[in-house]
Amino acid sequence: MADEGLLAGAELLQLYPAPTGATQALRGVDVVVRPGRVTAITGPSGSGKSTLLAILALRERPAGGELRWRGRAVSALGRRDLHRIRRREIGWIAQVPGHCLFPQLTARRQLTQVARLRRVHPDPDAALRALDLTARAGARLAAMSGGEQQRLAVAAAAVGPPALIVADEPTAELDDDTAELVLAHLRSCATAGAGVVMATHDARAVAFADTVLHLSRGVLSGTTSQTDNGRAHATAIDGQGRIQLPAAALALFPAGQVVVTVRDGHVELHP
Ligand SMILES: Nc1ncnc2c1ncn2[C@@H]1O[C@H](COP(=O)(O)OP(=O)(O)OP(=O)(O)O)[C@@H](O)[C@H]1O
Repeated sequence: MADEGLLAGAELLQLYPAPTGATQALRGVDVVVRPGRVTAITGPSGSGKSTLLAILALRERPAGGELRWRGRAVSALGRRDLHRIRRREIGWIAQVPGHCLFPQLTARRQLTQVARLRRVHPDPDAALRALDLTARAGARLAAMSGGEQQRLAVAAAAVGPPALIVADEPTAELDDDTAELVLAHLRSCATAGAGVVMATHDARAVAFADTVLHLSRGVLSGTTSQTDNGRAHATAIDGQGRIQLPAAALALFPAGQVVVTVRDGHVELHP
């Protein structure tokens, strides 16, 4: 692989057993996660977002393709190495926050416990403050609202910060103000050098990301990146020559008809 970043997947494939054979949850997905960048994975329900996240967080092994962590093939890592990387270098924010937090610990103790596992010494109160959880520092999970649990899961995943933060719908339960706190916290982790990847349906999180990967039925249908000139959209051309336009471009063709002109090595699309 040419540009490996922190984590790189090539031709990732994932299969799940289904009554009618196997579900192909991912079909040949290429992805690179870079330090300092926030990547959003978006797509309709069932398109494979959570599956791709689980593979990127090294929680699931792909059925096919290659995944490399800091240039090393993940398939060649032993159980101890994998365990160490997951514990020390990857922050995981589950779709259901309770699945990545310790139910018996208070909010503050969650953060000190994660810091101990990662062998770092950050100020837990600063993280609680950043996510507006200071008043809940002594609360256990069962006594916290869904939105508070979600913010705590973000604070815990970000302790350090680790090299990689992987988040499944980190803003789903949140109003605009708290979603902004969460996204700002994830951005501060990226600024400190972490690679951040999140699956999301949330337009606020999509607009915030540096790179957006669009999944459709297990296939990467396009990539949108923030560039100096605005947003650039790269999309795949399928075997029949079809392309998927981003929503903003599609809106320019309300009649569903397009005139295609090839001129000087460029293709122009006109309504
Ligand atoms: N453990 C599993 N066993 C069987 N099929 C699964 C399993 N996990 C996911 N799938 C199937 O794989 C496909 C992709 O699922 P995935 O959860 O990755 O999609 P998603 O884009 O995250 O969806 P959502 O937005 O609804 O969370 C779906 O068809 C789903 O039914």
